[in-house]
Amino acid sequence: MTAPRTIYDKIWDDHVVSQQDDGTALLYIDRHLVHEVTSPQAFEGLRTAHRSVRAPEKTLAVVDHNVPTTPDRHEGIKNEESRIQVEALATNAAEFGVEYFNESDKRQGIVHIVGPEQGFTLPGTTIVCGDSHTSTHGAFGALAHGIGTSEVEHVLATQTLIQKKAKNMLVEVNGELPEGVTAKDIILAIIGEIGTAGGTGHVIEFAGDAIRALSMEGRMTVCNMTIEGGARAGLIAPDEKTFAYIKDTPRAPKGKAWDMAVDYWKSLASDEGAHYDKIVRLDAAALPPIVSWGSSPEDVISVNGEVPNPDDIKDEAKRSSKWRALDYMGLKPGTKITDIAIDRVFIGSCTNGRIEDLRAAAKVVEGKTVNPKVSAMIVPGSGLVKEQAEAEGLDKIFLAAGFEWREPGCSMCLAMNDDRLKPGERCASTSNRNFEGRQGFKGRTHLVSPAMAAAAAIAGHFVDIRDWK
Ligand SMILES: CC(C)[C@H](C(=O)O)[C@@H](O)C(=O)O
Ligand code: SF4
Repeated sequence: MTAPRTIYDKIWDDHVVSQQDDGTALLYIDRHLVHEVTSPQAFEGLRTAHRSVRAPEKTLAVVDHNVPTTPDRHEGIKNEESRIQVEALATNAAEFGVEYFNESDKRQGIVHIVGPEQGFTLPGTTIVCGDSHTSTHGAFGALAHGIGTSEVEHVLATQTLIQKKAKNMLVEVNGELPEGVTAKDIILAIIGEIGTAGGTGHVIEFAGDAIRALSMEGRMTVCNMTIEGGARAGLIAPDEKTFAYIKDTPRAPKGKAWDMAVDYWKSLASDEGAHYDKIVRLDAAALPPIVSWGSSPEDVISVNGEVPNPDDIKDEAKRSSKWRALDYMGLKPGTKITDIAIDRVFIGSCTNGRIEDLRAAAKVVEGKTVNPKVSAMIVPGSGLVKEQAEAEGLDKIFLAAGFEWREPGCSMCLAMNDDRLKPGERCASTSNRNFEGRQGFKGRTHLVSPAMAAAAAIAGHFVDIRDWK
């Protein structure tokens, strides 16, 4: 009998093309997502070497980071740098025969939202993209991780990737999430617990009944931020929810192929007794809504907590870095989180830009008005999310409350397009990174769930969503 294996072991074993004695392996790649930021040099490399894309049908390109999100973008992109990058992807996709969703295509959106919507993301596959949040796709039980531009070129040319196997880590979350506490709070709490280096060298499998209870979209939120915990990828074993989500998506297997695929997908769950190098457990029932206070995703605290005092940290380097974070954030130890006033609200990104996120936000703001001191925007993660939201009338709710309703893209998740914070502005954001300058030079980011961001927009400061009426 073979030794019990984790889902990571199984997907790995099924994709090794060849293996060296030092553990270096050549891995077959089933799916390659491409966006405009990390692909130009890769295509250029192919062109110079007179190589073609080996498997165009396993490659999908979409623009997301640079595209403006204002309605006038269909008249052309004004920012020259953005326009050049977007045009380069269009040209490269056409020249190399890769399917491409441009900014006027309703299937366009953030690459990690588009993959699952199209059924491009499937359980048991290896998925790469020149983007760190490729970990999102692990929610489907796919081995999905970000790669660098030279690797993008390698995958385009050969459909393989050189990798060394990571260790197995298990994060088990049990218990029932309290009302108002979400997948976003689970992953922020995990990163708070393990730190941004806690997953280094590992692939994290998320398990436990709290993970099972999450929708596919919630699972994507959790896997999305695995990378902020330092892990190479996040994985969740596929189940009936996974199959139901994928079924009938444009690229999902059909007919007999579907039945065969489901049989295989069911075999992927980790075996009883499989070995994990590291195990972390978390009680979902004890989780509050969480707010980040610093400049790292590990700087998190309960919404009814206070800004911590770095002097309580023993390690000197850490202490001074947390003081620096507070200085950057313009915060003082002991300040109640609910006393922190905000200037901007951003609801969107590949972490929380899906339909359920928008529904959660709409439920909070319905019939209310955005605080006059706050400027708030909703950026659907894809054209299909936008279309669905409009069919449900969510856009009307947001517009009536005073939110801006934008076109899909990465938007203010990172300051690569026109959506950005001004120096000193403080933002409640549903995105995944709060590094210095992430949302704009000297901008201050607080990471929260969509409902928490929506409530902050109305109140003008953070509020405990559990008390919201
Ligand atoms: C621009 C891109 C390479 C980057 C990433 O790798 O994640 C971006 O998506 C981000 O979220 O910081
Ligand atoms: S939405 Fe943000 S995190 Fe996601 S791919 Fe775009 S920039 Fe990266």
